[in-house]
Amino acid sequence: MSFLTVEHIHHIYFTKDTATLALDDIDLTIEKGEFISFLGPSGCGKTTLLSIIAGLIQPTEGKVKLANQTISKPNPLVGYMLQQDYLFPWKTIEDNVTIGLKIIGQLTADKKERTLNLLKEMGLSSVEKQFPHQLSGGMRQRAALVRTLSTNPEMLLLDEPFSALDYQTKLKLEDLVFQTLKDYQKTALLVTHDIGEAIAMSDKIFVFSAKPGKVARTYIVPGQLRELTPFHARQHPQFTDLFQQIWKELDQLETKTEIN
Ligand SMILES: Nc1ncnc2c1ncn2[C@@H]1O[C@H](COP(=O)(O)OP(=O)(O)OP(=O)(O)O)[C@@H](O)[C@H]1O
Repeated sequence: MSFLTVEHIHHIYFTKDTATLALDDIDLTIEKGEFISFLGPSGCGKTTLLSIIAGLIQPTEGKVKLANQTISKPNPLVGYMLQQDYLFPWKTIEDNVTIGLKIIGQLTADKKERTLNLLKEMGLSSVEKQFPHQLSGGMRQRAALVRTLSTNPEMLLLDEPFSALDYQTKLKLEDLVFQTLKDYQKTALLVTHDIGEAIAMSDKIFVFSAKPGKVARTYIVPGQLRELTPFHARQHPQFTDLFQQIWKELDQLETKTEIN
């Protein structure tokens, strides 16, 4: 039995005059501990699918099962980290990272200590009493990751969490997030436009095509790359081979979408 199963998902957005088929018959499975990426052009439905998996929106058709339970609302087993950090500007970093625990009534001394330790592991112990505007973008994203991990979800949904960062910070954060999620044996699902990021971080990549959003192809990342940190995976010859294959696939998909 897979950890996460997405079964026959169709999703249509209705407005007064239009109906947009955002997802067309998506079927996929994710195993516990896997790092998965959804890769594809803008508008292919990646965020819609992530929101369905998070239980934030109900699909028009189909179902998502997590640990064999159908998801119909946000589930504590799932944590969500977004492109923007959404830290509360009027709260200190310490209060920001513990707010999830507070909201669910689990801000015990133990859990608070665990969260503050995580902050330390992320190199943020000296900024506990500071406010988000006093931190760099990379530091804020690290704090957002601690907040997401504070409630100890089994699975993390990462919606372009590195896309607003400069290149060097992004590479460093990719390594940190990758290592932290491996150490804590979390299952992760990353949405990205960046082919290199998907290859460097994932075990498996689902490439989406647009109009309507579909899984066009699934790539298993070679074992040699998966043993390396994202930074080192980027230097490996197999990285370049896979990058070129996926680049060609996306190029063909784009041409097909333009013709349609
Ligand atoms: N709330 C909404 N109402 C109507 N249409 C929507 C809504 N949200 C998304 N769509 C449409 O659904 C399709 C999929 O959008 P979605 O945001 O899931 O794609 P995406 O792959 O995540 O794009 P991006 O990479 O740009 O974030 C697009 O055609 C989009 O215009």
